[in-house]
Amino acid sequence: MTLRAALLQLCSSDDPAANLPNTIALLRQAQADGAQIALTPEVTNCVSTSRAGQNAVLQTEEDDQTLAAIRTLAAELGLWVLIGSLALKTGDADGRFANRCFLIGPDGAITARYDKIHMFDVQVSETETYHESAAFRPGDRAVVVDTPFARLGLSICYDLRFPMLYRSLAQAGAEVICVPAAFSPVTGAAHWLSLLRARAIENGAFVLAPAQTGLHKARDGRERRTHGHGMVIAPWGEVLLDMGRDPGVALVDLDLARVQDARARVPSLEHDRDFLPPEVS
Ligand SMILES: O=C(O)CNC(=O)[C@H](CS)NC(=O)CCC(=O)C(=O)O
Repeated sequence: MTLRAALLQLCSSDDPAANLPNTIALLRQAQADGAQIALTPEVTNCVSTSRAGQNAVLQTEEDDQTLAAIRTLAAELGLWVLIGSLALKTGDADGRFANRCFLIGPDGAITARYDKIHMFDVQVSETETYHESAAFRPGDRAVVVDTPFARLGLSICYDLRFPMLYRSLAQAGAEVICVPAAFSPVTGAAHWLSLLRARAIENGAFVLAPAQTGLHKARDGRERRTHGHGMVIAPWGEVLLDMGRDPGVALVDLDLARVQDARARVPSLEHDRDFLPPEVS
């Protein structure tokens, strides 16, 4: 079975209302080009540089206009849409947001939700520090979801560095793994492609990784850059798509039989064994 998937590469600002028309236009283009599913990057609605900026514009899941508009559009187009993530208010006492991925069915229904588990609290360089857990509360539940074409495994961005999450998705039957991202330029150049290929190869799964790209200007005048290079990797490790640095939409045809082929050639998923923790000697 062949699946035609579209990746959206975005340069989202910190104003969800300003970002939405472009996202809608690219989703329409994806469907016009024959896509059955379209995937958007992490924080599709808002790439922000400050919690104050987020507080001013973010909504709860119930009130979020990006989610409502994409659900309506998915139903109109009969298109599956993976919203890589939305930054959403939660009503938690500490005021932290959720970094939440949604799979929207072709009837507009929310088919699955996933909250990013691993928070990017990292000093990337002398001048570049991220403290995601100050603004976002982590999730604690891995998610796979069945569609008519494949079982999907959900993850977000920094999760990519935790191979045991992907092992659990693959062992739960995931054949296509989604890694929507807003990778930093420094770590993107050094690690992004290698980590994506490793996750595909070690699990014999397609990896679909739509990305934020470019220079994101915030209303407070601050800026943030992301790596771009939305990617699709085949289960044997080949790069099927690299979107480079420009925003836009790209399509790829996935031959889903390649999952079984890769896993038959190297059945490492069947060779997992329980073992004791390391003995220090
Ligand atoms: O803050 C937001 O608006 C949404 N969250 C993100 O963009 C997060 C935290 S700053 N980015 C990453 O996880 C990049 C991971 C990365 O670059 C790596 O693993 O090297």
